[in-house]
Amino acid sequence: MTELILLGGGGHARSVLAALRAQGQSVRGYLAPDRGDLGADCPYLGDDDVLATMDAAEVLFVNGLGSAASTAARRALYERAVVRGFRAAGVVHPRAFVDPAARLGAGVQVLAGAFVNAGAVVAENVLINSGAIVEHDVTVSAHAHISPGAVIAGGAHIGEGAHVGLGARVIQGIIIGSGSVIGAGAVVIDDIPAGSVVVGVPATAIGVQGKGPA
Ligand SMILES: CC(=O)SCCNC(=O)CCNC(=O)[C@H](O)C(C)(C)COP(=O)(O)OP(=O)(O)OC[C@H]1O[C@@H](n2cnc3c(N)ncnc32)[C@H](O)[C@@H]1OP(=O)(O)O
Repeated sequence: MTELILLGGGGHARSVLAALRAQGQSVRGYLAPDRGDLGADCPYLGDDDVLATMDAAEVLFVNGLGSAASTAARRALYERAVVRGFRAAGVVHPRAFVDPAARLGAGVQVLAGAFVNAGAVVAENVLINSGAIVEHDVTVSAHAHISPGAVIAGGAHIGEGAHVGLGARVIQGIIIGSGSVIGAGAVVIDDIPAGSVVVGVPATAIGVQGKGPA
């Protein structure tokens, strides 16, 4: 029988654990650099190196790291586990809606109140956070994060590892380049080149991801 191991012990780990509990799933425990408090039913098992002592055939991992801008750390945690032969468990909160005609890749997380409409294609390790809306025929590439309350309109494309901030809006058909950061509350009405940081209404560039001003 496979068991779930949570990677991370911070705020996102608690959110995803809440989704797992709501699904009626139990977790063997969590791995993190430091001990936190995830409750008696999810004990601290040690740091990430403990994963190497586990049998990949008996354990599925859950990515417990979120992002507030760059998604790089969240992606790196996921890829370290995959390189070691572990498979990611997907998590869909029972009070999220995922249309049967949407496709979710490995390790995708859809948290409470989120909505994924028909024809959406969501790649591995994507996080669709609380109350986000991913409309019909949207493609979300691997490792991207759609933050709480963000809305992606029909047919838009979200590039690999992009971060779409809290409450941002992306209008229909727009292409968001890989690694871009869309600021909280932005309204994106034009395609965004890879690696851009954009804010405002309409969204304009304020920098290049990891490099400051554009
Ligand atoms: C469950 C969870 O909690 S998930 C967490 C999700 N969190 C998010 O999505 C947060 C998204 N992050 C943001 O919006 C950030 O402000 C970023 C990434 C866009 C910019 O962050 P930084 O690079 O640190 O920029 P910084 O704070 O220095 O601001 C630079 C300028 O942009 C402006 N600015 C920053 N963010 C925004 C924004 N969202 N909207 C409008 N203007 C903004 C600042 O006022 C500042 O303007 P100034 O130069 O005229 O003073």
